[in-house]
Amino acid sequence: METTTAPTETVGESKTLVRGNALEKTYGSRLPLGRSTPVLTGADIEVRAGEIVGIVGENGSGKSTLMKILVGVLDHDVGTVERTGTIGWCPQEPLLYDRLTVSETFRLFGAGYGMSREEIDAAKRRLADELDFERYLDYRVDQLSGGNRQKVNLSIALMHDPDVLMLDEPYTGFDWETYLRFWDMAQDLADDGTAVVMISHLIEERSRLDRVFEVRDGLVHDVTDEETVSELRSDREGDDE
Ligand SMILES: Nc1ncnc2c1ncn2[C@@H]1O[C@H](COP(=O)(O)OP(=O)(O)OP(=O)(O)O)[C@@H](O)[C@H]1O
Repeated sequence: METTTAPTETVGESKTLVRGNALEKTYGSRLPLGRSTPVLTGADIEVRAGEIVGIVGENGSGKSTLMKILVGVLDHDVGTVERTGTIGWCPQEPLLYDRLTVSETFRLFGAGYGMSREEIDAAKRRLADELDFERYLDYRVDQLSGGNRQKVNLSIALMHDPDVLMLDEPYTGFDWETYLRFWDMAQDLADDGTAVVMISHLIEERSRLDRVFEVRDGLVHDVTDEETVSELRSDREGDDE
């Protein structure tokens, strides 16, 4: 396993910010009696500044595993990961502390990011306004609804203006207005040069994504030029007959 933070090269106009090469991951591979699950068997992916990248694939195909490896919260067995700049990660299940209020949550994570008190307060005000949760700032996390908890989860990934945003189904539980606002934010960030990587199950989102990768059979396939992933899947099923 190898990970570097060395700057990677520029591809065309856009700089590559994250690259995973020949990534392999088997869960339970180090347990003598455990059932091992090979998930990635040689996956390659690169993410460039200013693009919105979708990661799609069937349930259990390895999307979250790939994202965790790219973020750096999960070790891979084989391959390399190169990262440039800061990363914000919004995990599928909110990783928040139930007993902290929303404001305390911002302070805790902001301190972890090395932000000043003023920067934390400014980020909190901006995100609470954009995602519409100002009235819950003094609520404890365990008193929030699922949708509001997810808004805080997303905000923690965004608050330090990272160069790369890794989002694992970030809008679960969002109402329609918030969902649309989320997409406006993602587009604005990409326009400003942030790389946005998003695990998505929604075919309707296809038009919002600059590139689409499908995790399938342990590999990452660039399906950007396919009309929809469902079309791709029905083609494959046709091939199998
Ligand atoms: N901590 C773990 N220990 C053992 N196996 C795991 C672990 N995490 C995930 N797996 C297995 O790895 C495979 C891929 O899981 P992963 O969560 O990456 O899939 P996914 O594509 O994100 O799925 P979904 O669309 O359902 O969120 C699954 O078979 C899963 O059961």
